[in-house]
Amino acid sequence: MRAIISPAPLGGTISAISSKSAAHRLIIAAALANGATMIYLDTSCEDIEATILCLRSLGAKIEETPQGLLVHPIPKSVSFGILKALAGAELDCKESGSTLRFLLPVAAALGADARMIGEGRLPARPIEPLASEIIAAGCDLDTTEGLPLTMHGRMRAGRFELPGNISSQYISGLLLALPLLDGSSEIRVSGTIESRPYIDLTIQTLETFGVAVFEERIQVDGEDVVVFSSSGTYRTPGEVTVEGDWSNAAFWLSAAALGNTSITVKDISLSSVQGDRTVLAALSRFGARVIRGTQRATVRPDALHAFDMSARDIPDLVPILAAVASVAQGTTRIADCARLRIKESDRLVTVRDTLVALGATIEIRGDDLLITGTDKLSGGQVSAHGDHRIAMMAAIAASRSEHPVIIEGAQAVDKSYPSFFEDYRALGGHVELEG
Ligand SMILES: O=C(O)C1=C[C@@H](OP(=O)(O)O)[C@@H](O)[C@H](O)C1
Ligand SMILES: C=C(OP(=O)(O)O)C(=O)O
Repeated sequence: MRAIISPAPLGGTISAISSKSAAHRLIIAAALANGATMIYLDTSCEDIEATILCLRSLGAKIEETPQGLLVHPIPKSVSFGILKALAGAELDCKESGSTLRFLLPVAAALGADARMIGEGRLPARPIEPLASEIIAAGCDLDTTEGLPLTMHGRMRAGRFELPGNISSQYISGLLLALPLLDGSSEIRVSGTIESRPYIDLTIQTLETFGVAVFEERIQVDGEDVVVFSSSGTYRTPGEVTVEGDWSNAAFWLSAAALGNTSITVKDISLSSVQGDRTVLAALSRFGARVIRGTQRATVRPDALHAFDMSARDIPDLVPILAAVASVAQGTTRIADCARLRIKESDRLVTVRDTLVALGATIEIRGDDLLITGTDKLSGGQVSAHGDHRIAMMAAIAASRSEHPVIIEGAQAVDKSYPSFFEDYRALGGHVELEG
């Protein structure tokens, strides 16, 4: 699909869609609980659908209702491989890194006899050393081809060791698996933990389902190591609501900073543990005016100026903050972007190439992006590179461009935000979709 977006300011009020990150975790926890859970969910997307389909393959019954999802857990008799019901289960993770990295350890802890597949860039995204840790714990994983991978046998409890700087999804996945194991386990994480707020979101989900998580700092060979452990098994809270998504709300809030009209995102928690809530602090540092309300945030445009930031805990904000930086006076440095290379595209390169094609000045230096602001972007034709956040970034950049922005492969938005272009129009944007 091609999106042709004519320059027009965006303004008004929009509801946040349901958080993709929160939804993955809550649906998985519900599928592992001791009874049914009603999950109130306003919106879905391809990634959430992938998690739902995989859990159904593992034996969960997930009913879609007008209010969300009624999740009946994976039957216990099935879940520990006592029945052969899981033999040959196929888990199609589509393009969702979260689905793969969360369900790999969960399925291994269930003793599923399964095959995991994926598409797009997912097969090229890393699963090591998570996979090796699962193999060392007794599960027979064949990862010779990356994806598809096959698994047999059940993972044992014990000590798992992971680095903190490849993907927090490894740690989240193991944390989700721990309550399923017989005996006590710990996860030792060495080095700097990146994307830490996503681990906190996992811990919050576990606590909602009755699992307590403990964290301790120890020294091993003179190095700091964080040790996570947990106690308790999944118990349904009965019902739970998926909160609003800050990663996607960030596109609208940033559009206000880029434009000349204010935008309010409502139905969003200002006290969420989602790290991407710091988009408000970042926009404020750029010079935009930020008004925090109850379950809503408003951004008003003002003169924008550069500042330096780290992407360590907010990788998904980088594309849209780079777009804001491209019209902020001075040079903005976004540091610690290494992990952006292993997302749906090499986002360090695709952020640069896409914004440069639209008239921005950007350079990659090591793992940092250096962006020198200009008053207005030119517009132009770009590819989404199969990456939803690149497509949305380019669409928002159109609101500060002289000429239209044409996005090839604009259907990439379906990965996290299928109604993105509808919402774009609702805020006054001019979008034509072709093909
Ligand atoms: O746990 C999660 O929900 C996510 C963690 C982050 O990945 P990394 O931990 O690999 O940076 C983030 O980029 C991704 O979109 C969602
Ligand atoms: C990287 C993302 O998701 P995932 O890792 O789950 O594919 C994302 O949503 O930007």
